[in-house]
Amino acid sequence: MINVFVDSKESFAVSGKLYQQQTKNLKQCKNIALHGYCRNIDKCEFSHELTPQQQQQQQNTNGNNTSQTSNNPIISPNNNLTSPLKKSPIDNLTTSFQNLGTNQQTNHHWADHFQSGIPEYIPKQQLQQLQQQQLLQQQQQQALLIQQQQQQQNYEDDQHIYPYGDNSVDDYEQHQYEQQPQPNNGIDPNMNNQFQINNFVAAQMRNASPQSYQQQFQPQPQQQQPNTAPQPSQQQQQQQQAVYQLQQQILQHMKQQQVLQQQQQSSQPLAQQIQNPSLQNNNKLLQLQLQLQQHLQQLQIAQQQAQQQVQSYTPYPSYSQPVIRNKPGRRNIGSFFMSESLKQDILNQKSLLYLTLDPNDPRIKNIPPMLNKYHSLYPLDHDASRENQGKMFGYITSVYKAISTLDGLPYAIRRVEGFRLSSEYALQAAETWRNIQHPNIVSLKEIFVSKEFGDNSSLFFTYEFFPGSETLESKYLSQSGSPLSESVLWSFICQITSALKTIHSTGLVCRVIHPSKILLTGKNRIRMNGVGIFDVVNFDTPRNLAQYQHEDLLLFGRLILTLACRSAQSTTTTNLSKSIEYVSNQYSKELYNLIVYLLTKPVINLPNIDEVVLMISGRLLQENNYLHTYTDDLETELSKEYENGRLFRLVTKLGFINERPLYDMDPRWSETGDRYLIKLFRDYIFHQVYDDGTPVLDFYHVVETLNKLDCGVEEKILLMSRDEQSLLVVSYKDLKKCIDSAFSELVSQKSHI
Ligand SMILES: Nc1ncnc2c1ncn2[C@@H]1O[C@H](COP(=O)(O)OP(=O)(O)OP(=O)(O)O)[C@@H](O)[C@H]1O
Repeated sequence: MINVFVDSKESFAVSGKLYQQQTKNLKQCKNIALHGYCRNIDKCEFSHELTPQQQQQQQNTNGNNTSQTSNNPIISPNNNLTSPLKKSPIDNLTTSFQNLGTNQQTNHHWADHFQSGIPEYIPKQQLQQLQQQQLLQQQQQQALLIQQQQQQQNYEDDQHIYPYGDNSVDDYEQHQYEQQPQPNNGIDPNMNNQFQINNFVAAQMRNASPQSYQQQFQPQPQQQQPNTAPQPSQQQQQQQQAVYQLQQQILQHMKQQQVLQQQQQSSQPLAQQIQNPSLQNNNKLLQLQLQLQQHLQQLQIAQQQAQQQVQSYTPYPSYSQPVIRNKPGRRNIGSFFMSESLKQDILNQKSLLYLTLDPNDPRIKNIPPMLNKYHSLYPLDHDASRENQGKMFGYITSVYKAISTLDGLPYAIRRVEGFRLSSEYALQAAETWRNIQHPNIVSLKEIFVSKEFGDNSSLFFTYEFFPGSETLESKYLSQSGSPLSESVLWSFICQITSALKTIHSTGLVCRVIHPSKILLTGKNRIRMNGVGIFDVVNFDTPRNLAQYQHEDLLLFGRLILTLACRSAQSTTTTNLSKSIEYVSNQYSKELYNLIVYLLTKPVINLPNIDEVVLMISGRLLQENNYLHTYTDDLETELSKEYENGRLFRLVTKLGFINERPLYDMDPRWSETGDRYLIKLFRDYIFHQVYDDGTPVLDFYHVVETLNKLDCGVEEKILLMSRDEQSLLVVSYKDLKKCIDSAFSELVSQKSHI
């Protein structure tokens, strides 16, 4: 056998034998170079010595083995080394393999061709866990990146808001940022992890101290939302709950973080910091932040879906006018129906009328299923926390919508907690209120005592219910906005004056002239709420009627001032003069005079409501005009719907007659005799087509035809059968007769069973 030398060109030029003689012990066997050993070592005439480089290489790859083989230049295959594939115990259930760079076996030559590492057998379950871990890590890194970008953005924005050195947290934060170069994407590769986490947490603290953070994320009282807002679904409520809990946890961790950071020495070496509790707390905080973000996203999606559901609901068809080929000069389809805004108001109110609590709502456990003769109690207080429940009457009160078992109508029930009824007469004190019916007073229906809430001392007042109403306080004082226009203020004044005139004339006192007890039940329409409660709870207190009625006027004056200034603080002793000055600058002299009259301490006679009526008589006339105009508008809207109702009845009659499968044992009853005419007429109204075969969707044609039918006019029309074989000329008058007689037949239908 002739070995081929890879490193000698001349060797090809000479014969094998000569070459063997000349190079014996000089040239290295190519098997050594290629494989590291030679099988024919006994017979092979070439050198099996390793060059110094090969020895070094062998040493590097074989590690300790080299020492054993260094004396023996011939390296034989290591039979003890088996494939790593065989090394792992075979698990029948598992089939997955994966390259793991860290576990690569690099100490045997034959395996060197596995460039990317040796495929390692990994049990399936372990692999799944590993993949999950990797995925989680990736997600966390991404979230951290986003957080850091946001933090960076916030930081840059905040530079304008928070000047350097404003407070200690800012100082610390600023200092940190100054030390480090500002990264483009919010992540500085030079920053160590601890520093980035510190930045993140510090930015969180700067943007929101634990207190402000709490305020920011505490479930907001829904006070600012009108009742028309869609109610959260059960899923949304659970999400909100989860978000709230996470926020609480984050808050706790932030507080811990603050304490830990204070304890931590700034000169602490990094190695110690890695182990320190502050870092661990940071990691936990980050995890919580991530969870919170996810929950908030889910919540947002759920809210958007709910919003879409509410928006997409409409009982009327909403097709666009251009699709319908209306003849010119005809009424627009919208003009047949009530105005969109009025329709929407009514819809909102209807949807709130029978609102009930979800069985999974946490509030439900505090509410009895039945209260006296009322069921389906639904809390109306926007802030259910006890500390925020109203104490205007000297007791904690809460309001519920409930349905009466007697008439099935909804009512508003106010519970007065902790009041012990000392005398039956106390209830009679409010009896007069039940007889007062006034458009600006929420009428009191009944008063009762009940133990259904689990206490012995609750008193309940039932009132008329106004769906979608809100208090003047939540509308105008809980949120900022432009000042109320003078016309709106005068409208309110006229309405309250009218209510007070009725109340005082009946020998009663209102005492609830307060923004939180005046309900806005429609467009600028107000009603005094909670009347009669003071009469019962203060029954024992001796009362001077004239004095109390004068107090009503004082409260009235304060209310106007509060609304004019749009501030609940405008009537405090310190602000009063400034507020009046503001009114004199912003509003008319007339309004200023009225407020001053109501708030001024009387010198001789106590002012009374009749004088107020005289003072504002001009405005009362204006209000009267406005009300008449509004009534006219409503009547117009009503007449449209009356027309629609009339036509609806006619269409219903046609529906009863046409396509009736069986009448009087005759399956063709609705297809024969006079009924055939009605069927063709139905086609004439609804199923006409244009020349191109497209359907005629002319609403006006339907209305016009039905109106002529309802009147039974003499006008004749041409009816055609569907197969176009028969043509019939018939008058509306005859058609009307046919319909009436067919319907009478149905009405007089006898039972066949
Ligand atoms: N008769 C009613 N019809 C419809 N909603 C009502 C009625 N009475 C009260 N409400 C609603 O119940 C909610 C709570 O009424 P409440 O009089 O307790 O007002 P409040 O602002 O909570 O005052 P307080 O601070 O005294 O509790 C209000 O938002 C109001 O819209």
